[in-house]
Amino acid sequence: MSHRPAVVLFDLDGTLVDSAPDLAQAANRVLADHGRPPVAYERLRQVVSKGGRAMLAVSFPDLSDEQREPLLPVFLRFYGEALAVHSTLFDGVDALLAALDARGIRWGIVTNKPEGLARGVLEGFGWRQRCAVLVGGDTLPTRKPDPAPLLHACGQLGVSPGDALYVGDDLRDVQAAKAAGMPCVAALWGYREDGDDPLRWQADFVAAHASEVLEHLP
Ligand SMILES: O=C(O)COP(=O)(O)O
Ligand SMILES: [Mg+2]
Repeated sequence: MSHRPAVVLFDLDGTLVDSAPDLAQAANRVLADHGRPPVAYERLRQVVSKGGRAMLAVSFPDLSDEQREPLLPVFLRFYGEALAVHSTLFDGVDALLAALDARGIRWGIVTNKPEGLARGVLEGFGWRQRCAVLVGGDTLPTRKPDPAPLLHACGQLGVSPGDALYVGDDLRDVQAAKAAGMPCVAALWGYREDGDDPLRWQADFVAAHASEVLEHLP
C-alpha cells in the first residue's frame, strides 16, 4: 500500500470498542423509566455509531425530536454510570494498537461521543498513557462529519492531515476525513443499518478486520 501515515486516528464506538451492550442498556433504562418495554438489542446496536439521539429515536419512535431531546442527558447519565462494563474491543484491535506502539506510530481517538464519556471508556481500557490525543463530540463547536475535530487532532500532534490515517465505521467518519484531506479506512466490522453500504462511501480503503489496517502502515 502506498499511504504511509505518521499517525493513526480512530473513531471509538464501532471501530475500536464494541460499546453497544452498555449503550443499549442505557437506552433500555430510559425506556424502563418511562414504563416502556425494552427495544431489541440488535436494533439498537445498528445505530450506535449514529449517536445517542439515533438510539433514542429507535427507542421512542412515537416522540418528536423536540420531545426526545430532554431524554438525551438522562441517557448519557445512565451510560456514564456504566460505560465500560459489558463493552469489549473488536477482534484484532488489541493487536493493532500494540503493533502501532511497537512501531512508534502515535494513535489517537476522534469520536462524536462527549469527551468526558470517551475519556472514561479509554481509561476503562487502560489507554490513558498510550492514546496520544482525544477529541470528543463536545470538544469543539462542531463534530463529524465536520472536519474540524480531525484537523484539531492533527494540530495537537503536529502533523498535517495528509500524514494521518482515519479509521471509522460510519459514513460521517469518511465524510469528515475527506473534508479534512485525510486518507481514511472504512471499518466494515462496525455498526450499520440495513441500507448502509460502506463500499459506496468512497473511503480510500476498506478493512473487514482490524488487522487489515496494518497493511496501510509502514
Ligand atoms: O457517540 C456517538 O455519536 C458515536 O460515537 P463514535 O463517533 O465514536 O462512533
Ligand atoms: Mg463509530
